[in-house]
Amino acid sequence: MATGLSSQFLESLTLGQTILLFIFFIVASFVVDFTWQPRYPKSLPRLGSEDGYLGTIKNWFQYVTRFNNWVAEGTEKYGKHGRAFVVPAAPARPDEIVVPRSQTAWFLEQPDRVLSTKESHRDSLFNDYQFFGLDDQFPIQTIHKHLARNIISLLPTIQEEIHSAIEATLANVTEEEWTSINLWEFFLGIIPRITNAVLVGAPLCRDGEFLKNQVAFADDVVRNSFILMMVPSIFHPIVGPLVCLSNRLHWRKSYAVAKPFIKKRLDDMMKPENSDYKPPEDMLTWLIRQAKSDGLVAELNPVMLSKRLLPVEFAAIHTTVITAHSLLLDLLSSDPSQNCLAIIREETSRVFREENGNWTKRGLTSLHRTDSAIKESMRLSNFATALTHRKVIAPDGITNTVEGWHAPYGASLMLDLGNTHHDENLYPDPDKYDAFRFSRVREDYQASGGNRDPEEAIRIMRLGMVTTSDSFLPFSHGRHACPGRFFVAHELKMILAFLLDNFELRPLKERPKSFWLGGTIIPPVQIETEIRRRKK
Ligand code: HEM
Repeated sequence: MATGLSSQFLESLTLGQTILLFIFFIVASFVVDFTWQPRYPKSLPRLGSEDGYLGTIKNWFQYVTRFNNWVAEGTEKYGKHGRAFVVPAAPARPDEIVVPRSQTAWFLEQPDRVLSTKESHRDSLFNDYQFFGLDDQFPIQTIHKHLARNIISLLPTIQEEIHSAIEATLANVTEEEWTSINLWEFFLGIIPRITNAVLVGAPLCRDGEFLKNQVAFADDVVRNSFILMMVPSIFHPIVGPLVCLSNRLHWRKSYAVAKPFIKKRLDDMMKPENSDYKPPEDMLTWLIRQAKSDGLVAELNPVMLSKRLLPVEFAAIHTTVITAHSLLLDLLSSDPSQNCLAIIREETSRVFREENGNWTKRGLTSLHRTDSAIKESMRLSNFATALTHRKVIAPDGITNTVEGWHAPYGASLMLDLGNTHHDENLYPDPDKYDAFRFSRVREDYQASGGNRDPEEAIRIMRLGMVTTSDSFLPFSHGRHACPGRFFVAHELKMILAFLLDNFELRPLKERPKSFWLGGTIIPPVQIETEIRRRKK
């Protein structure tokens, strides 16, 4: 009866009425979204159009092109004077409260039960759809606990994988002729393989089909997060599963390849008669070991283990590809008078010789100029406006003890990375790629005898790229700072060392521009450069 009535109603509609109804439905769903979002106190200054329905709708449209500018404007007007401010967000996300740098300690010292990283990831990455409803805490905690602890013993594996991955990707590059390569494709060819040497080990880390689908999965997460945050939440139960069909497909394809390897590792580690078995040290082993010691039986099967890899594959691959790509663009377009490539090559090849061709932690951490060149690129060429977000999950909200404002349950708070990295009070000449900005300070200190006050000595020691602070945020800061950063630092140094020692690269006339989509850059993926094998 009801079906009959509704079909009669639909048949009676003219085209104009159908369009009007559709528009009404869309507007109503945006209004519902607006009503669901947390309300912030009027005392907090706002960027974008005025509050209210019309202003909010205007902000949603402008979010894609203006978010980054709003944060910059707010930081200039309020953040630099120690005041928090609000910037509009995409339709399905709460507006962001940007916490000023001077309040970083207050922000980071809040317990996870008040300001949650996990819930912020869950909402902004739409974990319920994209990661099949699985919480990302088990794999994240496993990486926190095991990666840094094992990194020294993994260095030979990482070195070998870097050398063979670069050789395989540049197999057709000769000494005689310059060959054109696409830099983005180059890094996409090597980084997933190197990353997976640490996540699943060989031979799976070299399997083209496995890697292709892990990269495709990471692409799905980025694209679908953007789609879902632009679509009103009321539609998510329909749109979410539909757009995330691609995630399921790519996971299935990668699982088809990985299953026999995961199953074998699981069998080898679980059989009581195998008590002497020493599994390779990689994330797969750590997940199994952790699940066994915590008695998490549900984790100990190939399907679950393969799904547990996904959040870390996502956290590791694109972040590193974008960082390495930006680094090379910055180096290749740097001021020729800085002689960046030659200086880095001199340092890396000298230390590599001293290490007798086997990188150690000591050798890698002594590459101060190379470290500085990477850190400076991460400072200057930030790929996101912010990488530290928290969701208020305390039922009564949180009160800021410095300014007195109150943020309710569901509010989103963030630290502004982009403008901190471009603040001239922190970094003189902030828009310049000054590759040896950080190593120069260290070298000057050492040249002066290195015996000035102890605080200065500590500051100099902490200038390396893995040390996070309230003025260097690409790996975030505090207890949820990236646990992969020690690996990344070693990896990028070894890549630069091998690349510069074995190949010559033609400089670029100028730094190719990236453009911003909301709070993230779209890198210039089309850029090519010429490369030639070095005559030895
Ligand atoms: C240049 C490359 C990388 C950058 C720029 C980067 C950046 C970050 C940032 C900013 C966070 C904090 C996110 C937040 O607070 O919401 C983070 C977290 C994380 N990263 Fe990385 N990352 C990189 C590479 C890696 C790699 C290679 C791995 C693993 C092998 C990794 C594993 C993780 C994990 C597990 C977390 C979650 C930590 C937590 O929530 O406690 N990352 N990363």
